[in-house]
Amino acid sequence: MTSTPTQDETATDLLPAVPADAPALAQLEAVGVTAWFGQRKVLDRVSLTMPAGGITALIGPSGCGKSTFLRILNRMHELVPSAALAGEVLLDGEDIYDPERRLIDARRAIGMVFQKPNPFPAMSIRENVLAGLKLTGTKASRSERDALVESCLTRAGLWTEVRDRLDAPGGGLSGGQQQRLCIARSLAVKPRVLLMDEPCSALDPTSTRVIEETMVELAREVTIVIVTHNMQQAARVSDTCAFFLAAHGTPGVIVEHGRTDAMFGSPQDERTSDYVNGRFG
Ligand SMILES: Nc1ncnc2c1ncn2[C@@H]1O[C@H](COP(=O)(O)OP(=O)(O)OP(=O)(O)O)[C@@H](O)[C@H]1O
Repeated sequence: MTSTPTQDETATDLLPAVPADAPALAQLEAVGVTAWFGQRKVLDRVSLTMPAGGITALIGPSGCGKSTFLRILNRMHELVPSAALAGEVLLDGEDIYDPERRLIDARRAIGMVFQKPNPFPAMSIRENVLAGLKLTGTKASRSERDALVESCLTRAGLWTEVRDRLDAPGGGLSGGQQQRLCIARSLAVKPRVLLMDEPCSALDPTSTRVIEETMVELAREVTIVIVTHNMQQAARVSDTCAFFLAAHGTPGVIVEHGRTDAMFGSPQDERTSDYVNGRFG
């Protein structure tokens, strides 16, 4: 006798499996983060907990410091020569800026997907997924690499579209596919957190929706922090939200943060209400 799966069983079966060796979900916490470019302070004592296995959206008008804050979360801020920083960023309680810790460990644990899809255009789709392994010096056999390529492309929602052309150049994919390839590349080094800086702003609505679905599925295995200007996107995908503001040339601060449904449904601060309802920004 065959049994008909329930709707829930069917939905779960359709989701790509979380790999058995996936690292445990991690919480990211910024504590009193202040940032400067030269003499100019652009963030002032920003503290925020980004819960494990959740999607946190950073919202706010242009120039309030969202991207700077995101780049601080994986030590990219320090790549700018004039940049300085105070405060702590804790990954499961350990400061990623601790001088004892290696920069590469922070970048591997906390991956980044950028606004503009940036696959290596001449490299094949397969090589793009595996590129991070080379950078981090990770050794893997041919069969392990094949399994990793399939697993990462599946979890990034791209496998069925590219399985027959893994040796074609990554640059030949559509913009939305390239962005999912970049997500697959980030996943290959088994990050614990994925930072996404306006990952859909260069994409059409259909590709945007696919990336959003991918994000929601990935949150089962990796903590996600996303910068977005799209309030509907923040409301659709995120569990928690932080509203940044830099009023009249002052450094950026978090005006309000909390559960996304509360931030959109019953914001405590009038400025949050004005922003999420499109009255400025
Ligand atoms: N490399 C840099 N050198 C000097 N100043 C910078 C640099 N990057 C950003 N800034 C300044 O820091 C402030 C915060 O910029 P940031 O890009 O973090 O804001 P944002 O909220 O992400 O803006 P947007 O939504 O437009 O991307 C801005 O005043 C910006 O001009």
